[in-house]
Amino acid sequence: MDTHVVEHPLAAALLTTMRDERSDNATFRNALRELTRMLIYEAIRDAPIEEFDVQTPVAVARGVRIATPPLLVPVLRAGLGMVEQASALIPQSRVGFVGMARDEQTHQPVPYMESLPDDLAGVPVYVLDPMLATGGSMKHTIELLVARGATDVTAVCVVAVPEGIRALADSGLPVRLVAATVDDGLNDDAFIVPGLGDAGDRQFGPR
Ligand SMILES: O=P(O)(O)OC[C@H]1O[C@H](OP(=O)(O)OP(=O)(O)O)[C@H](O)[C@@H]1O
Ligand SMILES: O=c1cc[nH]c(=O)[nH]1
Ligand SMILES: [Mg+2]
Repeated sequence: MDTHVVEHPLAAALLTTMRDERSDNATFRNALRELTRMLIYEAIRDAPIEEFDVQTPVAVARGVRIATPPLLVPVLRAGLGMVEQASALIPQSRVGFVGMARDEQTHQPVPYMESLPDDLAGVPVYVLDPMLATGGSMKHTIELLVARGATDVTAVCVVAVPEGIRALADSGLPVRLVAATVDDGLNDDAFIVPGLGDAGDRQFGPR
């Protein structure tokens, strides 16, 4: 699977703020918003563009736009903190929603919400979720997208681990990954080490 880790000192500094247990909910959300801009910059770097003429106050210039704006899919709750900045950067993008929460014992995703366009043939999709742990939540989300015809999915995450990357690669699903870091691995509770804790709780408080 194509995996791109964003190497940039500003991204690393924002990630540090998110990792720091002293960062309160608002500080964590702000850092996630800013870091999302950098992840999206990288995710869309090689997207096909189309050119068109634009009239400046002086002359005609060649302009560009993204040929096929992606569908953005935040995975609730934690992915909600990424969607505002992603859609600000790509204003033509549409937004779909998937909600799921891991079962604390089994670590399996339990879906509770789904609001997606019926037909995703030819539409690039960016799934927004800060955490790729076991990969179960991301796999379930991508399966929903593929069932609607998606063939070009980008997982946009802050923290990934080798276990989750392997799960996505082994799934054979049409996905690439853009992340800010690949951490060491999972602990016995399937939390990422060193990670940043529960990305939903750290934005919005405990469920
Ligand atoms: O790779 P996995 O092992 O599936 O874990 C990752 C999932 O866990 C977190 O969500 P959580 O279930 O905590 O829900 P929340 O966003 O509501 O807190 C995170 O935002 C991912 O969706
Ligand atoms: O470390 C983890 C693992 C899954 N979900 C989180 O929010 N954090
Ligand atoms: Mg959570």
